Amino acid sequence: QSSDHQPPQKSTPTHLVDALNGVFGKHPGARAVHAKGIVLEGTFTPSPAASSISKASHLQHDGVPVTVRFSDFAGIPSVSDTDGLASPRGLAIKFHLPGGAVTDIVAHSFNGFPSATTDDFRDLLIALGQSGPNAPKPTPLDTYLGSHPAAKAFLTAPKPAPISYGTLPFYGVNTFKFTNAAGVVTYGRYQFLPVAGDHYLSKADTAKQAPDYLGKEIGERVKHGPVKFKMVLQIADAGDKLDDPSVTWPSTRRTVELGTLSVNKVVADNDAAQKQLLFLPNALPAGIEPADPMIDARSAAYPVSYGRRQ
Ligand code: HEM
Repeated sequence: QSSDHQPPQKSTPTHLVDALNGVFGKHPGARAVHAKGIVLEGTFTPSPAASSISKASHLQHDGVPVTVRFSDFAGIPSVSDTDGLASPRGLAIKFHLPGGAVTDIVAHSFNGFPSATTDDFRDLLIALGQSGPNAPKPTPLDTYLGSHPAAKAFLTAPKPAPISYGTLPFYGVNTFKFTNAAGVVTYGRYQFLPVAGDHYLSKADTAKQAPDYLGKEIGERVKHGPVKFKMVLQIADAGDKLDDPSVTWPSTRRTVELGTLSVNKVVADNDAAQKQLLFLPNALPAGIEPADPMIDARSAAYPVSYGRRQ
């Protein structure tokens, strides 16, 4: 594995949230991105192999309560689930640890990220915000994409609408460092693989769906039994860059199953739950640490958005 030193980050958490507002507009009470979502509850059960990866407490004991939020991508609370801006979808998980502590994972449904670094991501957001339908050609976005192939690949990749939030894989994208009780270190990226399999809608069937079909669908689905995901760790190979989420690791990398996430029930007062929830990618117990500086940068920006939506 390699972790070359990046230049110090220039963009502040406020810059980043302002840049997101520049793309999606300001919507009082809403998240700056992933504004539309639904909160559910469930449990996480670690696999026997999980303790060989990390000593983190939620990876040792059965029946960890979790709060989960599924979301559409855009920072637009009224976005239709059928709109292109609804992808990638989000999966945020809060594990409730013994003694009242929590740890979070914030993942999305694309195995990659448009930008190598936080500053690159802000540049992309600014270019997007300046490239509306009336912008002269070439737009700032055209120029940006010309020199950033990973961003172009991310924006142009097909992202079909899923049948369900429960038939879509999610990816943690940023790399974490895991340490087990014997001090053995593993670097890896999370994947959440739906036990029901990956299932998408055709374009024609997507167009027939109601704007809120995903929230209604998951509410119905959990009434018939838990919606399950295998939580898997994709392990870095020697030479894999740990601090560049724009580079997707090959699917041939070794994986270890860390456990099963079971989503059971929609939370009753969903608006209140969504407002109160703040997920932080660097809220971590002993045994897990960030291996990519974007993780701390994200965790500084999310509270700025949280503060603005209260
Ligand atoms: C520098 C890079 C990033 C920045 C600046 C950023 C910024 C933000 C902000 C400001 C929020 C709203 C937080 C709130 O109001 O609670 C948010 C939410 C979210 N972000 Fe990011 N993000 C970044 C990278 C990522 C990556 C790599 C992923 C996927 C792996 C991701 C997935 C999500 C999801 C799923 C949510 C919704 C969380 C929820 O349900 O509350 N973000 N992001």
